Amino acid sequence: MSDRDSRSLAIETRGLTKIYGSGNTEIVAMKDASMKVHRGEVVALLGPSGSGKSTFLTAVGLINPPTSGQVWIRDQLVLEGEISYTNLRSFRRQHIGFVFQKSNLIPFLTAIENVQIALELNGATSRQARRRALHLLDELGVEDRASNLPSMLSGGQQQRVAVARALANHPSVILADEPTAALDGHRGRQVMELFAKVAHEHGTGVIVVTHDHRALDVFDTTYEMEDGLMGLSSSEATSVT
Ligand SMILES: Nc1ncnc2c1ncn2[C@@H]1O[C@H](COP(=O)(O)OP(=O)(O)OP(=O)(O)O)[C@@H](O)[C@H]1O
Repeated sequence: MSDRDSRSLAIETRGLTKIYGSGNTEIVAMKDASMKVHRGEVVALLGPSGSGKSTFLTAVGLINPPTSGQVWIRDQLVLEGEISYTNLRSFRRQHIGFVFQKSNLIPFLTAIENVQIALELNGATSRQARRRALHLLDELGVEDRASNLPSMLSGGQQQRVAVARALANHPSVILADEPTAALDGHRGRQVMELFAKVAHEHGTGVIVVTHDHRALDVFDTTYEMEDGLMGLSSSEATSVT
């Protein structure tokens, strides 16, 4: 058994298929997509526009259930087709952190308040939340921006706060959809490196959907989607065999 196999799984999908519409308008957006992400592993998901990446990410994120197939998070079967085995909303809040293309920070809350609110919604007292939020902002190198509104932060700083918010509740999984699309190459790379650091240090499984091929060396594993089909990227497949 390789090192990779012996680590416990953060996420596993088995045979995810998503069909939109029916009859003449039927679109098979994702077909039999299977992926394993171990704790501490950071995975890139590449693919051309319309290949099914968002469909996959929203299924794993328990936002848009698949038509068939299973989503496992930390050894727990959470979704099987449209059947859910848990309260998805609270499970999502506890186990999954999201980072989007734009940071989606709440514009009228400061950086620290944006992180705190995720903690308070999950039951932390305001004091506990403030302490953890400060710790995370410090870890992500934006502690000095804690009392700034998002509009006063650069794009890269906003994404750092968004990563802090995603990490707030110790999620098993972080899902990021084109998190560097609005950043230049250098800042984009820094954010990708941050995901790798976070995955390795927190034992979180991270999936990053990206079109950005410049920072692929940062990832442990790279998958590609095309026409709804997913597989290890050709260079990975070669190195595995
Ligand atoms: N709600 C929907 N209803 C019908 N078809 C949809 C819906 N959402 C996505 N699709 C179709 O499913 C396919 C996959 O779309 P998806 O958004 O998952 O691709 P993507 O790889 O994320 O694309 P992009 O990189 O442009 O975001 C596309 O053909 C798209 O038109």
